[in-house]
Amino acid sequence: MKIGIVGSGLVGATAAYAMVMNGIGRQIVLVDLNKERAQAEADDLYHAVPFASPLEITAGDYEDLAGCRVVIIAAGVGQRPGETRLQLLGRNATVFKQVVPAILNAAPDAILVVATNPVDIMTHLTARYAAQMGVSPDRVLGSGTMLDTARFRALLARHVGVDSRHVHAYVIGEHGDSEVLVWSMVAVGGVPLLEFCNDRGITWNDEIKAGIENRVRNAAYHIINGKGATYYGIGSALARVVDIILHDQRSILTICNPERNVAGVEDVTVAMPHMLGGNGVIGEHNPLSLTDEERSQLHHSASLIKGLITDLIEQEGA
Ligand SMILES: NC(=O)C1=CN([C@@H]2O[C@H](COP(=O)(O)OP(=O)(O)OC[C@H]3O[C@@H](n4cnc5c(N)ncnc54)[C@H](O)[C@@H]3O)[C@@H](O)[C@H]2O)C=CC1
Ligand SMILES: CC(=O)C(=O)O
Repeated sequence: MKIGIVGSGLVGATAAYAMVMNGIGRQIVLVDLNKERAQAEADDLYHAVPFASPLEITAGDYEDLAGCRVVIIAAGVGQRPGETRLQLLGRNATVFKQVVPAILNAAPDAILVVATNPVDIMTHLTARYAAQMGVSPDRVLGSGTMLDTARFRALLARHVGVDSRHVHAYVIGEHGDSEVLVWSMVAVGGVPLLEFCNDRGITWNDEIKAGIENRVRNAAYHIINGKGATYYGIGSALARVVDIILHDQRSILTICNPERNVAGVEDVTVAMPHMLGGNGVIGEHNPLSLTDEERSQLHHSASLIKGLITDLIEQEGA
């Protein structure tokens, strides 16, 4: 199977690396405005192949995306230290106006997976441009809060001393400052978090909870301050999304996709738990039994994103 990656900077190249190391796909094509960078990344990645799985990796142009089953979009700018994801909107929206039609002209049957920030709004825009070319919204998704959900599960897992694959927890809403950690649904091996901690004599209190929440919500700021960018977590998440699509795995992930209604906000794109399979997003998001407070936080998050989407569409005059 052929996979395209448009924007082969840190995120795009790391997603490719995760695919190489996990043997996902058969052919990867890297496209970037900076052709020299794309070629260098393709060459460097290809030298990892003998240590991993047989895969072809090349740099190319949009026409080389023909036949791709999935195209990841990680083109555009990232945050500088102190910047929020939402501050990237204007710059990255301009990039997407050109990139999305170019991808779909070359690969009209591809599923598009957006990583560029602010990812909820970039996914909404992608779905909008794709719809203008006759592509169903099911075939457009963003990484949403997959990374935040992974951060949440990893930190909870460390605290309770359990494999993170057996800690179930969701972060929903904006992939950004207003995201919602769904504490009421956290479970370890099917047992509610508090019950699990009580049974095992694990300390749990408001201070620990606040510490985990802070480290999830502000992870990107800390990492960007320390090393300029985040890419291992998101690269792994993107490779996982591609694997799910290639193998029609029907996995449930906190991805973002255009929604009819999220906590009373209509026609918006924010992350919710969705089933993902070989043809893209399957049906509507899973209904969650949120507390009143969580629902109100989700309403706030979705309203914020909806407001920015509305402004952007008005500016475009579309
Ligand atoms: N969704 C998530 O959870 C995460 C999203 N990101 C986002 O991913 C995006 C990429 O981040 P990095 O890879 O660190 O940035 P980067 O600067 O390393 O790479 C971006 C690449 O996009 C290319 N590019 C720019 N305009 C283009 C165009 N018109 N056509 C094709 N390529 C173009 C650049 O040449 C560059 O190689 C950023 O918006 C960042 O905020 C980063 C981490 C997590
Ligand atoms: C940069 C970003 O969006 C993140 O690491 O969460």
